Amino acid sequence: MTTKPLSGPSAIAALPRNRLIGEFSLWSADLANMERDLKRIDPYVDLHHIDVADARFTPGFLFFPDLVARIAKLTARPIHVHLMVEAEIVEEQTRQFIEAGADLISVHAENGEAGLRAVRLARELGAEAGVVLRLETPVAAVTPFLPEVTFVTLLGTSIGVKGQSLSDKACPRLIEARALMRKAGREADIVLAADGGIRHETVPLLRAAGAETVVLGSLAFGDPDLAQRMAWLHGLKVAA
Ligand SMILES: O=C(CO)[C@@H](O)[C@H](O)COP(=O)(O)O
Repeated sequence: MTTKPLSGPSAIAALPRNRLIGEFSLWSADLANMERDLKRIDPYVDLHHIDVADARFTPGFLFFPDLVARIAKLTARPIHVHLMVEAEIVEEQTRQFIEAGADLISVHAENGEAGLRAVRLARELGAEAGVVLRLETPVAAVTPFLPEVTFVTLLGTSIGVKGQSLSDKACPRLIEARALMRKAGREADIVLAADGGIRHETVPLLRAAGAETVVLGSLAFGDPDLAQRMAWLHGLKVAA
C-alpha cells in the first residue's frame, strides 16, 4: 500500500476539484475482513468514509474510535468521519475521532450551536471540518456553517440505513446547496458531496446536479473491477 503523504488534512485540501471524488464507505466493507478489504480498495480510494452512529440520532450504532485508530494504521488514504450523533456528545466525539486519525470530521447541521462548536474544535485540533444534512432538513440549515467548513454533504436517503434508493429530492437539494455556497462566496473552497443511494444509474445524475464527491457503498465493495469503476467515475462530467 502507498505510504505518506497521501493522508492528513492537507490531503483533504489537495483533493482534485476537476473530477468526481470517490469516497469509499467502510460500513459497506466485509466487516469481518476489514484488513483484506482495505488492501483491495486502497489503490482506488480517494477518501475513506466512516459512518459513526450513536443509536439515538440514528436507528443503530456504527463504528467507534478504537476501530478507526486501527483502520488508520492500515491505510495511507485520508479518512472522513461522518458523525451521526446527538448534539450533547458531538464535541467529545469530534475530539476522540481526530485523536483516532480522522483527517476530516463532518457533523450534522441539526446539532445546531454544538455542531458549530465541534467544527471549530476540529479545526483547532488540526483537522478539516464539514457539515451534513439529513434528507428532511431544509438546505438553508447549512448557511451558518458555510464560513467554517470545507465539505458540505447531503444525504440522499434516510439517515443510518444502507441499501436504499436515492430520493427524488437529492438532485434539487444539491443544486440549492451549491447556490448557497456561491452566495456565501465559498463555492471554490467547499467540496459538495452526495451520500446515500449511490448506484450506477444515480451517479451521473448527482454529478450533473453538482456533486463533487459520492459516497460509494455496495457500488464499490460489490464491484470486482475497481480500476474500471473508478476510471468511469473519474471521467463523468458535471454537465451530462
Ligand atoms: O451512509 C450510507 C448510506 O446512507 C453509506 O455510507 C452506505 O455505505 C451506503 O451503502 P449502499 O446503500 O450504497 O450499499
